Amino acid sequence: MWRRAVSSWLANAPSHPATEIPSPRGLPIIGTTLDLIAAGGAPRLHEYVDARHRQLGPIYRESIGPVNGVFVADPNEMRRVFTLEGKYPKHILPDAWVLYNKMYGSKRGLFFMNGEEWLHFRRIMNRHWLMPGSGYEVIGPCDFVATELVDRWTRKYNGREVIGLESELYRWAIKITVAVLMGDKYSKNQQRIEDMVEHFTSFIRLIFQESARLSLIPATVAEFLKIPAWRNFVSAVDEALAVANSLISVLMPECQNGEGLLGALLAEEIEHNDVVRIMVDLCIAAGDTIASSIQWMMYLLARNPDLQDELNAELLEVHRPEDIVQLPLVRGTMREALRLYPVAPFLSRYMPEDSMIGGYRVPSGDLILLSIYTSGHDARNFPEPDRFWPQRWTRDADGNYKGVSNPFASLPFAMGARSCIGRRIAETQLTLTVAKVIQKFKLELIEKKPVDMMLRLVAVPSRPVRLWLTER
Ligand code: HEM
Repeated sequence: MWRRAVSSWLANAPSHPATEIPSPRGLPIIGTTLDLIAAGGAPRLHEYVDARHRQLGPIYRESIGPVNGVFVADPNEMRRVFTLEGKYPKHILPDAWVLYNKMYGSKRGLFFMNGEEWLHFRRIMNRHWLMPGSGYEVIGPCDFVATELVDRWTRKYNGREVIGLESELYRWAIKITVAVLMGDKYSKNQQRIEDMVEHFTSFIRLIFQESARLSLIPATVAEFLKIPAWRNFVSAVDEALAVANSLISVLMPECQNGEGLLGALLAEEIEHNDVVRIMVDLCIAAGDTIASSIQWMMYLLARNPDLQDELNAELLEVHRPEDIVQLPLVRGTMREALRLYPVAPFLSRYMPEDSMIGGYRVPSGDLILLSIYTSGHDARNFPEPDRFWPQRWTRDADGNYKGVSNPFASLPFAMGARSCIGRRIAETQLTLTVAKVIQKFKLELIEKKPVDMMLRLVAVPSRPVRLWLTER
C-alpha cells in the first residue's frame, strides 16, 4: 500500500530540476567522504547509503570519493532507468582497473567495452550464452565439478571443519567456469590445468583485496604516490592476466571442434586476441561473484538446519541434474541469498539523454546508482525483509509469490541489454553445487555469531565462515 503510494507519487510527481534532488551537505572536493569513513569506510558503503536513503528518501545525490551519483532505491524507478539506458548501456568501471588498462595498453573483455564494440561482441555472446536451449552444455560440466567438490570434502572434511572455506570455493568457482568453457574436454584436461587454475585463483583473490583498498582514493593519486595497495594491485593483475592468457591458450586447441562455450565462440569469426581477452575476463567476472554467493548460501543454510532437511527431502525425489536446478526451494534459497547479500549492491548506468527519474530531470551523462541492497531489504518490497525465507519466492495457488511484493526490488544480475551474461551459468553452478552438498552433508556453523556483509569490490563475508560437515 505504502510502496504503491510512493511509486505513484514518483511517477506522477511534477518534474523538478536535478538541482533539487535531496543531497547531504559535504565539503568542497572531498564531498561526504569523511562521513563514510566515520561509518566504517568503503567496506560499509551499502549500509551507509541505506542510512542515507532513510534520511533523504528513495532518490538522492551524493559525491563519495571520486564518484558523484544519483542513488535510486525505488524498484519502479530502477526499472525505468533500465528502459532509458539507450542502445549502448554504460556502467561505471573501477577506477584502478581503468587506469591499469590505459597505462599498460591492456585490451579487456565485455565488462570494459563500450559503444559499437560492446554491442558487436555482446550480440555474439547472447546468441550462445543467454538463450535457453542454445545447445551448449552447461549442466554436464557443472555436475562434474560439483561432484568433484563433494567427493573431495567427503575425503578431507567429513566430521570436521572445512579448512579455508573461502579458498576452497574460489578454486571451485574458477574450475566450474573453466569446465563450462571447455565442455566435455574438461575432465580429460583437468590434471594438466590444475596448477594454472590454482595460481589464477590466488591472484584473483589478491586483485579483489587490493582494489578494495584503492576504492576511496582516485587511482591516479594512488599511482602517483606509488602506495603499496597500487603496486600490489598492478602486480596481481599482471600475474592474473598472464596466467589466464596461458590457460586460455592451452584450452583453445582443445576446443577447436566446437566443444563447450569456448568452442562455440571459436566457431564465430572472431580474432584470436579478442577470444582470449573475452575469455580471460569471463574467468575474472565469474570467480569472485559465484565464490561469494555460494559462501552466503552455505552460511544461511548452516543457520537453518530445518531448511536443510526440507531441501534434502525434496532432493530424494529428484535425480537428474536438470530437474534439481529447477526445484523451487533450491532456486528460492539462491534468490534469497542474493537478495540478502547481493554481490553487486549497486548497479550503475550513465544516462544517455536527459531523463525523468523519480520526478527529477536528470541530465544526460549523469551517473545513476541503483541501491539494490536497500531495495532488497525494504519491508515494502519484502515482508519481514531481514528474515531468510526461501519459500517467499515460491508461488501460491493464484500464482503470486508468497513473500515478495515487488520482484524488481531484487536484481542481483541487473536487467536489460547489459545485464549479467553469465546469469544462466551462475544459477546452474550455484543451485546444483548447493543441492549436491546438502544431499551429502549436514552443515553447521562453528561460530554462531552473525557474519556481516562487507564490500571488497563485490560483497563478501566480513570474516571467514567456518563450516562443520557431517555426512548424512
Ligand atoms: C552470482 C553470480 C553473479 C552475479 C550476482 C553477477 C552479477 C553481475 C552484474 C550485476 C553485472 C553488471 C551488469 C550491469 O552493469 O548491468 C554483471 C556483468 C557481467 N557478468 Fe556477472 N554475475 C555473476 C556471475 C557471473 C559469471 C559466472 C560470469 C561468467 C561466466 C559473469 C560474467 C559477467 C560479464 C562478462 C559481465 C559484463 C557484461 C556486459 O558488460 O555486457 N558473471 N554480472
